[in-house]
Amino acid sequence: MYSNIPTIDFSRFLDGSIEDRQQTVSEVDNALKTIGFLHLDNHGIEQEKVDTFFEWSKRFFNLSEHEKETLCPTPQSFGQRYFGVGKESIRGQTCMKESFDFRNPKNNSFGSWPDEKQLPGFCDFAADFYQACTELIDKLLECLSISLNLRPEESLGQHHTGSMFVSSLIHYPAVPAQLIRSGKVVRNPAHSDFGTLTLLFQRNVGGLEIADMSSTDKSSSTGVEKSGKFIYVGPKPGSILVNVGYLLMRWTNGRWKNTVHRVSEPPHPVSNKVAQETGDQEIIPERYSIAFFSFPDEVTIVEPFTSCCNDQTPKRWGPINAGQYLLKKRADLYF
Ligand SMILES: O=C(O)CCC(=O)C(=O)O
Ligand SMILES: [Fe+2]
Repeated sequence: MYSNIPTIDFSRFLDGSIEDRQQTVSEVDNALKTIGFLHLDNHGIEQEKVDTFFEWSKRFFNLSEHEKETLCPTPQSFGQRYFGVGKESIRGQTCMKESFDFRNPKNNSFGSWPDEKQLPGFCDFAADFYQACTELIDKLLECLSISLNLRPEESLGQHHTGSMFVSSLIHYPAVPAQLIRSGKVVRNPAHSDFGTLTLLFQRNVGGLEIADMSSTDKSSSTGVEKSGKFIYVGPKPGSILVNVGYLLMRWTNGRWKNTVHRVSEPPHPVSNKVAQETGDQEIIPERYSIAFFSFPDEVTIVEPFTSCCNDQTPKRWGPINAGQYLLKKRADLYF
């Protein structure tokens, strides 16, 4: 089943009239209320930049294992890091992916980058891409703050200087379809994101699926994975997929959905070149994606906005410290 995720033309917020802006604000609100995901068109990040960064990503993952393994976690608990294929195991399933999480490349205290001799220009390009995503997040937060009727001192932008933003280059190697179908391995297991907003860039090969949260009474990733229906969200050229993280759901007192999603088999696994080399089995081709996770600054206390609480929807959560929450989630996921 294919998704019906709304597409928002964001140029109407960036450059439109007051009416256009207001209309966009309400379309965004609607999408986040009903699905928690939207496709963003005309967002201001040139397609050429995205394509070039995907090329960099390919070159990065083509480095030797040894070279990549040296980009291991720094002693800092929120530093940048490389994760090799099969290094994560979630709910008993091995994750067939490798990823490189990086923080603001302009700040060199966050961790290592590949040697400039190996990938000259990679760090500079990553900085450029990171900056473009940061600017887009700022605009989206402005749009969301209008939608929530926030007072200037409460506005989401006030809590997002970018100090905790992380981008992740992700590579899913080609894998025999049978391995995924048997449940022995998984590309990216059912989960929901934990920050504010995620920007997701998909390329060519699909496989992303989002849960239809109305198909189950469960809300945990495990529960939804067992009993929910998942809907395929193919790559949409030129669009960025935007979704709501846990902290934003909590800030909005549940108004915006923190929807469970996963990466599984695309609808048309192909018996491609790799299949000819490995025998005749069905192979799921390799897949690349890039995520940009926005998080509130470490000291932020996240508590439902009063504009999201009323007699019918009383406050559902107390205050939570964003920095502590994120560290705990990272620890649960990776160690
Ligand atoms: O690779 C993808 O398309 C999804 C990645 C994702 O959901 C995540 O890293 O949180
Ligand atoms: Fe995710």
